[in-house]
Amino acid sequence: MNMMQELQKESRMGAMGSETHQREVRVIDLADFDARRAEIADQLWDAAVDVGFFQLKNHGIAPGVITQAFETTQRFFALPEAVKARHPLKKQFNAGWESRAQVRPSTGTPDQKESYQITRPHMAGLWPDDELPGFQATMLDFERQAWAVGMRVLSCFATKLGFADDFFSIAHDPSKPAYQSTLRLLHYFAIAPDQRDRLGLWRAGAHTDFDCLTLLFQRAGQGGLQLLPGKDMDSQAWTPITPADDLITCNIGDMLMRWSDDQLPSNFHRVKNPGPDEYQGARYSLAFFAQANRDVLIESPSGKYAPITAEDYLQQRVAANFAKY
Ligand SMILES: O=C(O)CCC(=O)C(=O)O
Ligand SMILES: [Fe+2]
Repeated sequence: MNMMQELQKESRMGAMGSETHQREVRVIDLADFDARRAEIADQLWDAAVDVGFFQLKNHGIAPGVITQAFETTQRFFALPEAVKARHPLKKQFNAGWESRAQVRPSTGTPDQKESYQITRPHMAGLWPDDELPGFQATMLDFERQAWAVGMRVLSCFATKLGFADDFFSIAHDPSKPAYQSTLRLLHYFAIAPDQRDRLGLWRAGAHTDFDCLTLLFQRAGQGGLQLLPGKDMDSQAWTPITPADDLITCNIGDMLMRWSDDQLPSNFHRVKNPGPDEYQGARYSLAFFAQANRDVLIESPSGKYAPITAEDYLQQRVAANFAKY
């Protein structure tokens, strides 16, 4: 399968479909990680292979740190448009702010959201230091903590795949200029009363993630995320995820799917607009995307996929989503 087939797959996923509660999104307990590593690795692997989405509890990031990251995110998005526009998305680096600019190949309509991407080596000129002192330090600390949790999970997958335990932390080494993992702050707009029945718009259209692993932080009461495992894509039956403050929702991305010869499947997911009886307010989320460093070659062990650098892989996927920037 080549790149275009991944995009073609995505372009077929724009329909509303139906809802099912039949799939189990497992919660994996990371408490006492070092002592329980083998058991945790088995649980992560089973959850990833079955449904491809799972949630983490006792992941080690303090609740206060997560709350502060969300509050800081909300303060950023509350800045005037003109201020945020001084820090525009640099598409080639996946860094900076965009609004209503991401058009998913699945829907062809812009996601009803704004987002701000933090990709460590490429933030010159993109920090709102004058407007929000402390923003940079708070978000970089959060990014580092999310990275650490992500690397723990990936180290378990490395073991199961027969790679060295530190294979993925070397591939995602944050001290290298080629680092391209991204922390994404997301704000889905509150729905204005006259927009309530507007069909055909999505907060985030159906997609798979481009990365190895995504760590998604959500807030209780701000639902809308739905998932559909790739193997069930023809069913068009989506499973809602109930957000909780203390859980990190994880999904496998396309890079890891290639690296595992499809053993670890990436999954479709999307964020639907609230229905008429649901909470119509704004929704905030934080997503950490573990994306292998630019110079790392993604090789599928059996040769099923042609080798490609993580830089080329990401660029092709980003380009298919952002025409405007
Ligand atoms: O905000 C969410 O819940 C999901 C975001 C997402 O899937 C993405 O940005 O890739
Ligand atoms: Fe996603």
